[in-house]
Amino acid sequence: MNRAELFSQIQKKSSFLCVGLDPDLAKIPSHLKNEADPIYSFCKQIIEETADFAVAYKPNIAFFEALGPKGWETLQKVLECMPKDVFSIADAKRGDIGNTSKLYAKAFFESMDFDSITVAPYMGKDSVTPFLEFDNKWVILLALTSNIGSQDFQLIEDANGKPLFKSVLEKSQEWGTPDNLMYVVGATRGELIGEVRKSAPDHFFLVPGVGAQGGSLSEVAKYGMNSTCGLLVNSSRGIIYASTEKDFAKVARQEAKKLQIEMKDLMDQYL
Ligand SMILES: O=C(O)c1cc(=O)[nH]c(=O)n1[C@@H]1O[C@H](COP(=O)(O)O)[C@@H](O)[C@H]1O
Repeated sequence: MNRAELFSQIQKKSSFLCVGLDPDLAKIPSHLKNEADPIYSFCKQIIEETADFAVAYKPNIAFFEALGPKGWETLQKVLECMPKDVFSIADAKRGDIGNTSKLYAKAFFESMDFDSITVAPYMGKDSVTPFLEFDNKWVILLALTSNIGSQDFQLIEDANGKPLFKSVLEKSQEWGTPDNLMYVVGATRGELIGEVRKSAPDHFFLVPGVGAQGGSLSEVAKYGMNSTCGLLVNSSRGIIYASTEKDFAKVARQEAKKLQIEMKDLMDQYL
């Protein structure tokens, strides 16, 4: 999916919601556990019920890898049951020396047909660029993450007072463009999202951290929205585990709808 198509989906659905698929066998409703593939059944129902309100889905690969070889088959089935007009994100946080990154890219862009993958910038140019060599595929580079540990490295300032996350933003714009590179920016970072926006005015941001981690959607929009929205805001647990009973998918739908309504208001205000 290219940038114009993504923006068109955002306009069509009046939504910039990404539903995070972090399916944990210990947390899914117990009635699903007798099914042949409980995680698939869980994700499929979540996708079916939220598709009216979501423009993207982000399976977190850890939750599938943890299931062993079968988890990869489940991931593939989950990817295939997503509607064709949504943006798919493999949240794999990969990145290694060049020839290894190339194979990670093939795994997620060719063996599986994800639109995008999350990538860690720490190993630099040759670890990131192999992911950028695929048509209509995207790298989503970790810039300023939502977790507490983000301050350990990302906020460290160089001799000129520039924090490391800004160097990541500046340097990586030599490798990719707003048409194949997005950034992860945590919703818990409030005003700092505005700093990231200054360094990357045209790029899309994947913004996790609303819902369970307490980030504010209105602050994200206030500081992060650009003229083509420029935001995909993720909520995982706040949607998929809003109910752990038989009505889980319907309740997930309600939660997704609540976020979409809020997003529509914010788009009306800032777009
Ligand atoms: O890359 C990510 O998606 C990510 C980056 C980040 O800074 N913070 C973050 O929470 N995430 C992911 O986003 C999801 C957030 O889940 P919830 O907190 O349940 O909404 C998880 O899959 C995290 O791995």
